Amino acid sequence: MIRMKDIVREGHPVLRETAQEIKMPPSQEDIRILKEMQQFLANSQDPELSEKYNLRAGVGLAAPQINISKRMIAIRLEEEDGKEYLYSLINPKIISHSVEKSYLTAGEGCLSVDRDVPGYVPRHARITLKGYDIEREREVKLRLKGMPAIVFQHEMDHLNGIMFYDHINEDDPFKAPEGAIPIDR
Ligand SMILES: CC(C)(C)[C@H](NC(=O)Nc1cc(F)cc(F)c1)C(=O)N(CC(=O)NO)CC1CCCC1
Ligand SMILES: [Zn+2]
Repeated sequence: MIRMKDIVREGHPVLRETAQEIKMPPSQEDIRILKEMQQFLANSQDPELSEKYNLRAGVGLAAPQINISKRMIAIRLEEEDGKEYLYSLINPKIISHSVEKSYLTAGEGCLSVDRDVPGYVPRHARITLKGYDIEREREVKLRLKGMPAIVFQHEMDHLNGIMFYDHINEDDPFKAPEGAIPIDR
């Protein structure tokens, strides 16, 4: 089972690497790892298990965060309207995105960052992404906006060695990008 101690923290070089594409079909080992990442998110959102193992409630995890420099991400997010986003993707790729930006008004954090970094993180407001989903055993094509779009972009950044605070405006962290859509979560 993945514990917090298995999650590498900022400063570890793997978080600044570009993760490797996985040759398809994925190996049983890669599938096992990605399932374990998804299970970590489930455990971290379970009141008992998160308490027992002291897990931060995670909604997304990228393989480099467990020191595996491969292009795999797990997402587990339930929206207020009850819509669930449960995806375990191999070689995810953003194939198009809006010009418009959006950002979380509360800012972002990261399972690999043990400190608060205040400021707005501008991201694409809408994205279309594709990837091989091991939950559905097929390639999926997702059109996302709002909080789900933010989570997927945060995880995709980890595959390219980008941390959320790389996007924060240094001169004025709380300067909203022109015409950007604020998202309150
Ligand atoms: C860093 C942490 C605070 C644990 C963050 N959790 C989170 O945002 N939980 C959450 C979000 C909701 F919208 C509603 C709710 F009930 C709980 C998270 O998992 N990540 C994932 C991560 O670090 N991946 O590498 C950071 C988020 C910041 C924006 C997107 C993902
Ligand atoms: Zn993160």
